[in-house]
Amino acid sequence: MKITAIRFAKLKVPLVTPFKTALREVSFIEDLVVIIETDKGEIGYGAAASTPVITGDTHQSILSVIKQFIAPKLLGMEIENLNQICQLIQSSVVANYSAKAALELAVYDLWGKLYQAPLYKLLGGGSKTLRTDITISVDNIDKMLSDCALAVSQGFDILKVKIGNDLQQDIERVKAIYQGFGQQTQIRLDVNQGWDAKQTVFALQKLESHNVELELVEQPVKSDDFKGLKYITERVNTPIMADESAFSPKQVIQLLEQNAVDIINIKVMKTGGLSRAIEIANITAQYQAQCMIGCMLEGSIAVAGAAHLASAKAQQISKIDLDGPALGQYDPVQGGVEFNGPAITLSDGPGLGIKSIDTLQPINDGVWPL
Ligand SMILES: C[C@H](N)C(=O)N[C@@H](CCC(=O)O)C(=O)O
Ligand SMILES: [Mg+2]
Repeated sequence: MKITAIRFAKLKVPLVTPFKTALREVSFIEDLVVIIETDKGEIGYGAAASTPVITGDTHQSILSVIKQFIAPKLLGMEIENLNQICQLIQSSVVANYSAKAALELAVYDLWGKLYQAPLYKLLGGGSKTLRTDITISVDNIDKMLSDCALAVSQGFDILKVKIGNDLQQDIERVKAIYQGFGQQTQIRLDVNQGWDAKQTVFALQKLESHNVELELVEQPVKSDDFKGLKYITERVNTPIMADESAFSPKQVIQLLEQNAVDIINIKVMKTGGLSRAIEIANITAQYQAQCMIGCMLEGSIAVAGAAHLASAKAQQISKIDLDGPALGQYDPVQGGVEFNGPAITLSDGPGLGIKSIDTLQPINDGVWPL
């Protein structure tokens, strides 16, 4: 099965409630969809989110880097040579991880179609069902409490609470949420780089002294502040997780060698797709560190790839933050992974299992080669 062409489209889904973090605020999931065509008539789906404040990638940059640097190398490649294709994708240009992720996802989808097996089975097999947390956006306390109440009524039992835009208010937000929901749910915090190391130690010691028990705190400080992460990890009991600090296998090795964090958050938009996400999961196993599989604010095409990986690598990936599709008002993708509240159900269709996608908006001049 040979690659013959690549097409591009956009997919936009309104959110139930605006997604607000210390880094950005958005009201839609907007994905660039990559469709790889083959000589056997099979097509593979991949997608990338634009998260410029985290990855530096925009839809425009993803599109042009694929067309200019990566796609020319893929034409005519045999899908059965999966590792060689991933190596080509990774080496064709530095960084640009979201572009690489979208392409790798479509190639892995085709690999499953070639062998007529769902991806999680080809990756080693695992459970068809997973459970995700849900993100509570940073906002005033009343809004955050009502978002928590809605999430709990929908069956979510792990809340990923976004904070990081005001230290004192953040402490009050977490105390209020813990008081209201700490008995029924596990609470994880994501600061999205909003504090510095000393502020983090102050806030977490304060919360610990109020008996607030947190499952973990994600990326409290700037992404390049490995020393800050280590300073925090040495001083608090709450487990610390790297997100924006952990893109590459090398960074993960550095973080774990330095005992800078307890947990690694793997996301395909940071690793450049599944091949390096698998590498990172294997590295964390060597260090007996836990990992989470996460997502950007992205729809169910890309998150499907992460879900198949989470199933197959369940021994390493013990925490799941794959709530992107659940934050949208609807899922335009049929036949792939099903996202229903906290429940994620993998399909046994080949590859990612996607049958069709509604409301795809083709991009003008969005075919390569033209
Ligand atoms: C959506 C997911 N739960 C999440 O919070 N992901 C990111 C932020 C993604 C974005 O800004 O699109 C994270 O920081 O963990
Ligand atoms: Mg995060």
